[in-house]
Amino acid sequence: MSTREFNFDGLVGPSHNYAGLSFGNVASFNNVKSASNPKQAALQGLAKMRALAARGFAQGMLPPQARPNFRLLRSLGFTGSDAEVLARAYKESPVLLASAYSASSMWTANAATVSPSRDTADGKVHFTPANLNNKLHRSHEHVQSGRALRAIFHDERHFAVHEALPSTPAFGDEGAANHTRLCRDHGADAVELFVYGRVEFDPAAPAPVRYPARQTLEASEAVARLHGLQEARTVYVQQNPAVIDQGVFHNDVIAVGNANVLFYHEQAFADEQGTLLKLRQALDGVGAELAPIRVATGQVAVADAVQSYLFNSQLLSKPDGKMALVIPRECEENAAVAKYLQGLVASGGPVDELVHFDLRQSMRNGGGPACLRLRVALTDQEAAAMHQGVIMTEALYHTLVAWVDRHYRDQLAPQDLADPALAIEIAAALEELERLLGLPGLYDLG
Ligand SMILES: N=C(N)NCCC[C@H](NC(=O)CCC(=O)O)C(=O)O
Repeated sequence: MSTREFNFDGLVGPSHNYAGLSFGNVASFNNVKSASNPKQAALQGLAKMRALAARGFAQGMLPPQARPNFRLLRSLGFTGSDAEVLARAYKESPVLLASAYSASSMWTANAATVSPSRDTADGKVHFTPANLNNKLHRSHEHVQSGRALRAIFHDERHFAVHEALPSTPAFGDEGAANHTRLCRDHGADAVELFVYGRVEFDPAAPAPVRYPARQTLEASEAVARLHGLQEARTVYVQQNPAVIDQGVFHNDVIAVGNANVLFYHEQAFADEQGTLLKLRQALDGVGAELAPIRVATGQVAVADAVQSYLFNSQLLSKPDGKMALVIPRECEENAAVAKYLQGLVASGGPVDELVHFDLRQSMRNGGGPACLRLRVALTDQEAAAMHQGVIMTEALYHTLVAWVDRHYRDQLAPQDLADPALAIEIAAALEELERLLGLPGLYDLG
């Protein structure tokens, strides 16, 4: 039985906008209150999904969430008709309105942590939706993320979708953005690597001082327990607090792994040598050998990595055994990064191809190629058991492009969030999307 890694990209929702909601995420802060183009954002994301599917990579999509979240607004004391709720929220607290309107669920690397069936005690694929409790605008995603995952991975013989961890600082969980699976190949025994930013119950543990560490060790350990992972095949390491303070708000902004390759910046981890040693030992236990690709500060400075999103790339295994690196355009525009990448593909190492995409709309909110996708390794049997309507095909691509063209605006400025027509347009779009994807009841629109 073969196993393939599916990448489930988030379809960008119709309310994509720049609200500067993510303190510690440099791009989000820099682009605050500029006008966005939701239509272009969705089409850029779809173009990536289509191109990778056409290349033969297993590609799925996760639908956007219903926005604005009226339940959130009403729970914060905004009352009356929907139009009144929007008007009052805009007048009294535009930031709360933007939080209820955020399309941030597009970054599906933060939707959940996923452990393939090969790794888990009960032989099921386990998902834990991330509580994302560090940011208000993301803290309400997990309800619909869980609902969507349960709709797609509905067969309980194969899949287990947990509740998110308790939404309290001790269990700050950002999902797969801080999680990597290392192995010989996707179907083989593997080591799951969890990278945390701080430790709640150890005041002596290092922590960043300027920007928040979103992921805790306690959350990572809880996810590993829920998934029934083996201790010897689970590695926890700390992210370097100094890089969090330079804008590396998730580990996937400074490192990415695939199969036995770990592509990382020398400053990524609090203890680089300790991290490599732990990984080597654990991988030895599953008959695999770590192949690190280390990028030195002299080659690419942390600031260039943050600006270009070099490490927020997707490393994809090709049938010939080599790997392609899926990068955003910004990598080609940054001189140091472009030079590094030329050397990387010429080096004779595992990466022999660069595939670049224009993802500027998402990038301006700090979301690159790897943020936009959730990896789910599935056996053929599991792949057949999931809902098939979200697998990217040429037909689905064209259906979704036409749907985006029908429903999305090509400009959204901060004041547009107060327009009651926008909420009505989005509700109509999502009602149609449920039908197009064959997922009735996907949204709790009541
Ligand atoms: N690295 C990964 N895996 N994901 C990137 C998430 C970007 C997201 N940006 C935002 O939420 C900005 C929204 C705004 O400001 O409007 C975040 O900071 O959580």
